[in-house]
This record gives sequence, C-alpha cells and structure tokens, in this order.
Amino acid sequence: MLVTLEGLDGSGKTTVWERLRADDALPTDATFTREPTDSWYGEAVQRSIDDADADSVAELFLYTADHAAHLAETVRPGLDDGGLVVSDRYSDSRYAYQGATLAETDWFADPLDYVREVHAPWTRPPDLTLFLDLDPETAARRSGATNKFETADYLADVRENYDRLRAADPERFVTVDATADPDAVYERVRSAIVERL
Ligand SMILES: Nc1ncnc2c1ncn2[C@@H]1O[C@H](COP(=O)(O)OP(=O)(O)O)[C@@H](O)[C@H]1O
Ligand SMILES: Cc1cn([C@H]2C[C@H](O)[C@@H](COP(=O)(O)OP(=O)(O)O)O2)c(=O)[nH]c1=O
Repeated sequence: MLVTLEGLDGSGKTTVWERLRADDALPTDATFTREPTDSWYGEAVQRSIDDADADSVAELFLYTADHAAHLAETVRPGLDDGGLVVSDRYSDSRYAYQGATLAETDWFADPLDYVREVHAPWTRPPDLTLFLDLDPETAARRSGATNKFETADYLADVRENYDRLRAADPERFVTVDATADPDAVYERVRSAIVERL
C-alpha cells in the first residue's frame, strides 16, 4: 500500500512521518521515503529550490526526474509483495506546487492538468493520501519562509490546487486539521493508515 503525506510547507508532514517511522503498529519492513529524495536528482531539485530565478518548466522536469528515479529505485520495490511505503510528499506536491508556479506563465491553459498528464502514463498513484490542512499564513510562519515557495501568497495558490485534487479524488484523500495539537494530528493520521492496512 502506498501512503503519502501532503500539505503546505510547515503543515507538520515531517513531524508525523518521523513518528510513523517509530510506531510499532506499522509493519517493521515498511519503507519510509520522501520527495525531494536525497539522490543526486534530489540534489539537483534542491539547487533549483535555492535559485529564486530558476526556470519554472525546467524545475517541473527536475522534480519529475527525481520522482521517476524514486519510483524505480524505492517506491515500486517497496510495494512488491504487498509492502507498505510511506512517502513525505509525492506526485500531488508537483500537481499543486508546479501547477501554481506554471500558472505564472501563459503557456498552459490548465497547468495543474498539464502536470498530471505528464505523470499519468508512468507514475503509481497513492492508495491513501493524508492531507494536513493548514491556512497559508500559518504555513508560511511555521515553515520560517526559508525558500521561494514559502510565502503566504504562493501557498494560497498551492492550497487551491490541493483543494481541486481532493475534490477530484475524495476516496483517496483523508483531510486532517493541521492546526490541532501534534498528538491529535498524529492520532488522526495513524488511525487512517491502520484502518486501511
Ligand atoms: N500540529 C502542530 N502544531 C503546531 N506546530 C507544529 C505542528 N506540527 C508540526 N509543528 C511545527 O511546525 C514546524 C514545521 O513542521 P514540519 O513537520 O517540519 O512540517 P512540514 O514537513 O510539513 O514542512 C516545526 O517547527 C514543527 O515543530
Ligand atoms: C516534492 C515537491 C516539493 N516541492 C516544494 C515544496 C517545498 O517548498 C520544497 C521542499 O520540500 P520539503 O523539503 O518537503 O519542504 P517542507 O518540509 O517545508 O514541506 O519543494 C515542489 O514544489 N514540488 C514537488 O514536487
């Protein structure tokens, strides 16, 4: 089963992911992973994140290259024989974030849909996605606004894209109020996963 954690920067994904990793309720051979990855593709993505002037189309394909390698090297092998894979960010991050970045150009009639189409023939959709829902202002504050994506204005556009993704796929998404205290957020995520195992 492929479980993904999604949400704005600062919504608490990594906090939850680290607790899941240490939780005995999940199979001991589960794979815990993330995007961007720590491979050289992920390092290229990181360079782009740190470059305020990076070309938005080039950036889409860097993230997408990292996803392709992540699928081949980590996600698909982890899913073999019914394994559990838990990823801190995955393809919905691209649809929501690059969907918002590409909207700043006028090349795409529907940027989110374009990014989805680029992935559709070869990606592996998640079975369950926990969406940690947070308002853009709190997200920008919590994340410390350390990169170009972490401004409330941009995150508001990203959140709208996540809203669209959730509306299109209500069975897959479980929304968790990320303003709740960390224990409550964790329990909600944990029970949603355990229920579907
Ligand atoms: N439920 C919560 N309430 C308040 N602060 C939180 C909560 N969850 C995480 N945080 C804090 O918010 C910041 C961002 O959390 P993090 O897990 O790194 O988010 P993300 O991986 O989504 O960017 C950290 O300082 C973390 O301690
Ligand atoms: C995976 C992914 C991340 N991002 C962005 C979101 C973050 O601002 C940045 C780094 O991701 P990440 O390290 O997960 O940030 P955070 O822990 O703050 O949520 O990259 C995209 O724009 N597209 C993507 O496909």
